Amino acid sequence: MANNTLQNITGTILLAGAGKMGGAMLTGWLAGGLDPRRVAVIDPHVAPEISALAAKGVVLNPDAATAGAIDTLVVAVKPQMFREAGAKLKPFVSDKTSVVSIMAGTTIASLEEVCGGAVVRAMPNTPAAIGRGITVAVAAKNVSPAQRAVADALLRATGSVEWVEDEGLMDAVTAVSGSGPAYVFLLAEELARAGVEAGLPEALATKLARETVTGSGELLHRSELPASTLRQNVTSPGGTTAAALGVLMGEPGLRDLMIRAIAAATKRSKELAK
Ligand SMILES: NC(=O)C1=CN([C@@H]2O[C@H](COP(=O)(O)OP(=O)(O)OC[C@H]3O[C@@H](n4cnc5c(N)ncnc54)[C@H](OP(=O)(O)O)[C@@H]3O)[C@@H](O)[C@H]2O)C=CC1
Ligand SMILES: O=C(O)[C@@H]1CCC=N1
Repeated sequence: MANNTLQNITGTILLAGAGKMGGAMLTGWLAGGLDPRRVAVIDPHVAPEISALAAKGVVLNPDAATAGAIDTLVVAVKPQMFREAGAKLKPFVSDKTSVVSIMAGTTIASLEEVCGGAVVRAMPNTPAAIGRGITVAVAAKNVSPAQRAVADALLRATGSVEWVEDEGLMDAVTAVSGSGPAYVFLLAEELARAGVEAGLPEALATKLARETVTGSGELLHRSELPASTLRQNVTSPGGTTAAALGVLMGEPGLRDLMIRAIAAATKRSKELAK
Protein backbone atom coordinates (compact mmCIF):
# COMPACT_ATOMS: atom_id res chain seq x y z
CA MET A 1 0.00 0.00 0.00
CA ALA A 2 1.25 3.48 -0.81
CA ASN A 3 -0.02 4.82 2.50
CA ASN A 4 -1.97 3.29 5.28
CA THR A 5 -5.48 4.62 4.90
CA LEU A 6 -8.70 2.64 5.04
CA GLN A 7 -9.65 3.69 1.51
CA ASN A 8 -6.48 2.03 0.20
CA ILE A 9 -7.33 -1.36 1.65
CA THR A 10 -8.01 -3.70 -1.23
CA GLY A 11 -8.31 -7.00 0.64
CA THR A 12 -11.11 -8.66 2.59
CA ILE A 13 -11.58 -8.29 6.35
CA LEU A 14 -13.33 -10.69 8.69
CA LEU A 15 -14.22 -9.45 12.17
CA ALA A 16 -14.77 -12.28 14.65
CA GLY A 17 -16.69 -10.95 17.64
CA ALA A 18 -18.74 -7.78 17.10
CA GLY A 19 -19.27 -6.95 20.78
CA LYS A 20 -18.28 -3.75 22.58
CA MET A 21 -14.74 -3.47 21.20
CA GLY A 22 -15.17 -5.27 17.88
CA GLY A 23 -18.37 -3.30 17.20
CA ALA A 24 -16.64 0.00 18.04
CA MET A 25 -13.80 -0.87 15.67
CA LEU A 26 -16.20 -1.77 12.87
CA THR A 27 -18.00 1.56 13.34
CA GLY A 28 -14.65 3.36 13.12
CA TRP A 29 -13.64 1.52 9.95
CA LEU A 30 -16.88 2.32 8.14
CA ALA A 31 -16.86 5.94 9.35
CA GLY A 32 -13.26 6.19 8.11
CA GLY A 33 -14.22 5.15 4.59
CA LEU A 34 -13.58 1.41 4.51
CA ASP A 35 -15.72 -0.17 1.80
CA PRO A 36 -18.41 -2.17 3.73
CA ARG A 37 -18.40 -4.80 0.96
CA ARG A 38 -14.88 -5.76 2.03
CA VAL A 39 -16.05 -6.62 5.56
CA ALA A 40 -17.61 -9.77 6.97
CA VAL A 41 -18.63 -10.32 10.60
CA ILE A 42 -18.85 -13.55 12.57
CA ASP A 43 -20.77 -13.41 15.85
CA PRO A 44 -23.30 -15.92 17.19
CA HIS A 45 -25.63 -13.11 18.36
CA VAL A 46 -25.23 -10.20 15.97
CA ALA A 47 -26.55 -6.97 17.55
CA PRO A 48 -29.31 -5.12 15.59
CA GLU A 49 -26.99 -2.21 14.71
CA ILE A 50 -24.48 -4.68 13.23
CA SER A 51 -27.23 -6.60 11.38
CA ALA A 52 -28.34 -3.30 9.84
CA LEU A 53 -24.92 -2.99 8.17
CA ALA A 54 -25.83 -5.90 5.89
CA ALA A 55 -27.82 -3.37 3.82
CA LYS A 56 -24.53 -1.55 3.15
CA GLY A 57 -22.79 -4.72 2.02
CA VAL A 58 -21.27 -6.12 5.23
CA VAL A 59 -21.54 -9.92 5.08
CA LEU A 60 -22.91 -11.54 8.25
CA ASN A 61 -21.76 -14.94 9.45
CA PRO A 62 -20.17 -16.15 6.19
CA ASP A 63 -19.76 -19.85 5.55
CA ALA A 64 -16.08 -20.84 5.60
CA ALA A 65 -16.57 -23.43 2.86
CA THR A 66 -17.84 -20.85 0.37
CA ALA A 67 -15.99 -17.72 1.64
CA GLY A 68 -12.48 -19.25 1.57
CA ALA A 69 -9.42 -17.52 3.02
CA ILE A 70 -9.60 -13.82 3.76
CA ASP A 71 -6.82 -11.21 3.85
CA THR A 72 -7.22 -9.88 7.39
CA LEU A 73 -8.91 -11.61 10.31
CA VAL A 74 -9.61 -9.37 13.32
CA VAL A 75 -10.22 -11.45 16.45
CA ALA A 76 -12.30 -9.65 19.08
CA VAL A 77 -13.85 -12.52 21.05
CA LYS A 78 -13.25 -12.96 24.77
CA PRO A 79 -9.88 -14.59 25.50
CA GLN A 80 -11.68 -17.41 27.33
CA MET A 81 -13.62 -18.18 24.11
CA PHE A 82 -10.60 -18.03 21.84
CA ARG A 83 -9.65 -21.71 21.52
CA GLU A 84 -13.23 -22.69 20.65
CA ALA A 85 -13.75 -19.71 18.34
CA GLY A 86 -10.27 -20.01 16.81
CA ALA A 87 -10.88 -23.56 15.58
CA LYS A 88 -13.93 -22.31 13.63
CA LEU A 89 -11.92 -19.40 12.22
CA LYS A 90 -9.03 -21.51 10.96
CA PRO A 91 -10.70 -22.28 7.57
CA PHE A 92 -10.68 -18.52 6.84
CA VAL A 93 -6.91 -18.31 7.38
CA SER A 94 -4.19 -19.06 4.82
CA ASP A 95 -0.43 -18.40 4.94
CA LYS A 96 -1.19 -15.00 3.43
CA THR A 97 -3.80 -14.02 6.03
CA SER A 98 -2.95 -11.38 8.61
CA VAL A 99 -4.51 -12.14 12.02
CA VAL A 100 -5.04 -9.02 14.15
CA SER A 101 -6.03 -9.92 17.70
CA ILE A 102 -7.26 -7.48 20.33
CA MET A 103 -7.75 -10.17 23.00
CA ALA A 104 -6.30 -9.44 26.41
CA GLY A 105 -3.54 -11.81 27.44
CA THR A 106 -3.65 -13.99 24.33
CA THR A 107 -0.09 -14.33 23.04
CA ILE A 108 1.23 -14.27 19.49
CA ALA A 109 2.40 -17.87 20.01
CA SER A 110 -1.10 -19.13 20.90
CA LEU A 111 -2.67 -17.17 18.03
CA GLU A 112 -0.16 -18.78 15.66
CA GLU A 113 -0.93 -22.19 17.13
CA VAL A 114 -4.73 -21.89 16.97
CA CYS A 115 -5.29 -19.75 13.84
CA GLY A 116 -1.99 -19.62 11.95
CA GLY A 117 -1.36 -16.64 9.66
CA ALA A 118 0.79 -13.58 10.29
CA VAL A 119 -0.17 -12.27 13.72
CA VAL A 120 -0.49 -8.72 15.03
CA ARG A 121 -1.36 -8.54 18.72
CA ALA A 122 -3.04 -5.27 19.65
CA MET A 123 -4.65 -3.69 22.69
CA PRO A 124 -7.20 -0.89 22.02
CA ASN A 125 -9.52 0.80 24.52
CA THR A 126 -13.18 1.86 24.49
CA PRO A 127 -12.70 5.57 23.62
CA ALA A 128 -12.21 3.91 20.22
CA ALA A 129 -16.00 4.24 19.95
CA ILE A 130 -15.57 8.02 19.44
CA GLY A 131 -12.28 7.84 17.52
CA ARG A 132 -10.30 8.75 20.65
CA GLY A 133 -8.87 5.36 21.56
CA ILE A 134 -5.23 4.44 21.94
CA THR A 135 -3.97 1.11 20.69
CA VAL A 136 -0.62 -0.54 21.28
CA ALA A 137 0.39 -3.17 18.72
CA VAL A 138 3.17 -5.67 18.25
CA ALA A 139 3.78 -7.67 15.07
CA ALA A 140 5.14 -11.20 14.73
CA LYS A 141 8.32 -11.56 12.66
CA ASN A 142 6.47 -12.91 9.59
CA VAL A 143 4.11 -9.92 9.27
CA SER A 144 4.93 -8.18 5.98
CA PRO A 145 5.14 -4.37 5.68
CA ALA A 146 1.89 -4.43 3.66
CA GLN A 147 0.09 -6.50 6.32
CA ARG A 148 1.38 -4.19 9.02
CA ALA A 149 0.11 -1.18 7.04
CA VAL A 150 -3.39 -2.69 6.81
CA ALA A 151 -3.37 -3.48 10.54
CA ASP A 152 -2.17 0.04 11.29
CA ALA A 153 -4.98 1.56 9.18
CA LEU A 154 -7.63 -0.59 10.89
CA LEU A 155 -6.36 0.27 14.36
CA ARG A 156 -5.72 3.96 13.61
CA ALA A 157 -9.36 4.35 12.47
CA THR A 158 -10.29 4.35 16.16
CA GLY A 159 -7.62 6.72 17.49
CA SER A 160 -3.84 6.69 17.81
CA VAL A 161 -1.52 3.69 17.55
CA GLU A 162 1.83 2.91 19.17
CA TRP A 163 3.85 0.01 17.78
CA VAL A 164 6.22 -1.78 20.13
CA GLU A 165 8.79 -4.50 19.46
CA ASP A 166 8.56 -6.28 22.81
CA GLU A 167 5.42 -8.42 23.28
CA GLY A 168 6.30 -8.64 26.98
CA LEU A 169 5.01 -5.07 27.38
CA MET A 170 1.46 -6.02 26.39
CA ASP A 171 0.26 -7.19 29.82
CA ALA A 172 1.16 -3.85 31.43
CA VAL A 173 -0.22 -1.98 28.39
CA THR A 174 -3.51 -3.83 28.87
CA ALA A 175 -3.52 -2.85 32.55
CA VAL A 176 -2.81 0.84 31.85
CA SER A 177 -4.64 1.81 28.65
CA GLY A 178 -6.82 -1.22 27.82
CA SER A 179 -8.51 -1.26 31.22
CA GLY A 180 -7.66 2.40 31.98
CA PRO A 181 -10.97 3.96 30.89
CA ALA A 182 -12.67 1.97 33.67
CA TYR A 183 -10.47 3.67 36.28
CA VAL A 184 -11.41 7.10 34.92
CA PHE A 185 -15.13 6.22 34.92
CA LEU A 186 -14.77 4.94 38.48
CA LEU A 187 -13.23 8.29 39.41
CA ALA A 188 -16.33 10.02 37.99
CA GLU A 189 -18.60 7.66 39.94
CA GLU A 190 -16.77 8.11 43.24
CA LEU A 191 -16.38 11.89 42.84
CA ALA A 192 -20.17 12.12 42.45
CA ARG A 193 -20.75 9.80 45.41
CA ALA A 194 -18.43 11.87 47.61
CA GLY A 195 -20.25 15.02 46.49
CA VAL A 196 -23.55 13.51 47.68
CA GLU A 197 -21.85 12.56 50.94
CA ALA A 198 -20.77 16.21 51.29
CA GLY A 199 -24.39 17.35 50.94
CA LEU A 200 -24.99 17.92 47.20
CA PRO A 201 -28.19 16.75 45.47
CA GLU A 202 -27.38 13.57 43.49
CA ALA A 203 -28.19 15.02 40.05
CA LEU A 204 -25.96 18.03 40.65
CA ALA A 205 -23.10 15.92 42.04
CA THR A 206 -23.33 13.58 39.03
CA LYS A 207 -23.24 16.49 36.60
CA LEU A 208 -20.33 18.17 38.39
CA ALA A 209 -18.30 14.95 38.46
CA ARG A 210 -19.01 14.16 34.80
CA GLU A 211 -18.17 17.65 33.54
CA THR A 212 -15.07 17.82 35.73
CA VAL A 213 -13.70 14.51 34.44
CA THR A 214 -14.50 15.23 30.79
CA GLY A 215 -13.36 18.86 30.95
CA SER A 216 -10.11 17.90 32.67
CA GLY A 217 -9.54 15.11 30.15
CA GLU A 218 -10.05 17.55 27.29
CA LEU A 219 -7.70 20.09 28.91
CA LEU A 220 -5.06 17.39 29.30
CA HIS A 221 -5.63 16.41 25.66
CA ARG A 222 -5.29 19.92 24.30
CA SER A 223 -2.53 21.20 26.60
CA GLU A 224 1.16 20.58 26.05
CA LEU A 225 1.71 20.74 29.81
CA PRO A 226 2.25 17.52 31.77
CA ALA A 227 -0.55 16.29 34.03
CA SER A 228 1.50 17.24 37.10
CA THR A 229 1.66 20.91 36.01
CA LEU A 230 -2.07 21.00 35.25
CA ARG A 231 -2.64 19.58 38.74
CA GLN A 232 -0.36 22.20 40.30
CA ASN A 233 -2.28 24.92 38.42
CA VAL A 234 -5.40 23.96 40.38
CA THR A 235 -3.63 23.85 43.71
CA SER A 236 -3.56 27.24 45.44
CA PRO A 237 -1.12 27.28 48.38
CA GLY A 238 -2.99 26.51 51.58
CA GLY A 239 -6.26 26.12 49.65
CA THR A 240 -8.96 23.52 49.20
CA THR A 241 -7.20 21.41 46.57
CA ALA A 242 -4.10 21.13 48.73
CA ALA A 243 -6.32 19.85 51.54
CA ALA A 244 -7.82 17.14 49.28
CA LEU A 245 -4.47 16.21 47.73
CA GLY A 246 -3.06 15.79 51.22
CA VAL A 247 -5.44 12.83 51.47
CA LEU A 248 -5.09 11.50 47.89
CA MET A 249 -1.29 11.83 47.89
CA GLY A 250 -0.86 10.68 51.48
CA GLU A 251 0.36 7.30 52.72
CA PRO A 252 -1.35 5.13 51.63
CA GLY A 253 -2.66 7.22 48.78
CA LEU A 254 -3.70 6.98 45.16
CA ARG A 255 -0.14 6.07 44.10
CA ASP A 256 -0.11 2.89 46.17
CA LEU A 257 -3.66 2.00 45.12
CA MET A 258 -2.87 2.54 41.44
CA ILE A 259 0.33 0.49 41.63
CA ARG A 260 -1.67 -2.35 43.21
CA ALA A 261 -4.49 -2.02 40.66
CA ILE A 262 -2.11 -2.07 37.68
CA ALA A 263 -0.22 -5.02 39.17
CA ALA A 264 -3.52 -6.93 39.58
CA ALA A 265 -4.57 -6.24 35.98
CA THR A 266 -1.10 -7.13 34.64
CA LYS A 267 -1.19 -10.40 36.59
CA ARG A 268 -4.68 -11.19 35.23
CA SER A 269 -3.53 -10.50 31.67
CA LYS A 270 -0.68 -12.99 32.18
CA GLU A 271 -3.14 -15.54 33.61
CA LEU A 272 -5.40 -15.17 30.54
CA ALA A 273 -2.45 -16.34 28.41
CA LYS A 274 -2.65 -19.78 30.06
N1 LIG B 1 -14.02 -3.99 26.38
C1 LIG B 1 -12.83 -3.40 26.38
O1 LIG B 1 -12.63 -2.31 26.93
C2 LIG B 1 -11.69 -4.05 25.67
C3 LIG B 1 -11.75 -5.36 25.24
N2 LIG B 1 -10.68 -5.92 24.62
C4 LIG B 1 -10.74 -7.30 24.17
O2 LIG B 1 -11.75 -7.37 23.20
C5 LIG B 1 -12.33 -8.66 23.23
C6 LIG B 1 -13.84 -8.52 23.28
O3 LIG B 1 -14.18 -7.82 24.44
P1 LIG B 1 -15.59 -7.08 24.54
O4 LIG B 1 -15.91 -6.46 23.24
O5 LIG B 1 -15.54 -6.29 25.76
O6 LIG B 1 -16.53 -8.36 24.75
P2 LIG B 1 -17.98 -8.61 24.20
O7 LIG B 1 -18.51 -9.78 24.97
O8 LIG B 1 -18.75 -7.35 24.15
O9 LIG B 1 -17.73 -9.08 22.67
C7 LIG B 1 -17.35 -10.37 22.31
C8 LIG B 1 -18.27 -10.78 21.18
O10 LIG B 1 -17.82 -12.03 20.64
C9 LIG B 1 -18.96 -12.83 20.41
N3 LIG B 1 -18.58 -14.25 20.29
C10 LIG B 1 -18.64 -15.24 21.20
N4 LIG B 1 -18.22 -16.40 20.66
C11 LIG B 1 -17.87 -16.13 19.37
C12 LIG B 1 -17.39 -16.92 18.30
N5 LIG B 1 -17.16 -18.23 18.45
N6 LIG B 1 -17.14 -16.32 17.12
C13 LIG B 1 -17.37 -15.00 16.96
N7 LIG B 1 -17.86 -14.20 17.94
C14 LIG B 1 -18.09 -14.76 19.14
C15 LIG B 1 -19.82 -12.54 21.61
O11 LIG B 1 -21.13 -12.99 21.41
P3 LIG B 1 -22.00 -13.41 22.72
O12 LIG B 1 -22.12 -12.18 23.56
O13 LIG B 1 -23.27 -13.89 22.16
O14 LIG B 1 -21.20 -14.48 23.43
C16 LIG B 1 -19.71 -11.02 21.66
O15 LIG B 1 -20.60 -10.39 20.77
C17 LIG B 1 -11.77 -9.39 24.44
O16 LIG B 1 -10.82 -10.32 24.01
C18 LIG B 1 -11.11 -8.29 25.25
O17 LIG B 1 -9.97 -8.74 25.93
C19 LIG B 1 -9.54 -5.22 24.34
C20 LIG B 1 -9.44 -3.93 24.72
C21 LIG B 1 -10.48 -3.25 25.47
O1 LIG C 1 -11.24 -6.30 31.11
C1 LIG C 1 -10.72 -6.86 30.15
O2 LIG C 1 -10.22 -8.01 30.27
C2 LIG C 1 -10.65 -6.18 28.81
C3 LIG C 1 -9.24 -5.99 28.33
C4 LIG C 1 -8.94 -4.56 28.53
C5 LIG C 1 -10.23 -3.96 28.83
N1 LIG C 1 -11.17 -4.84 28.93
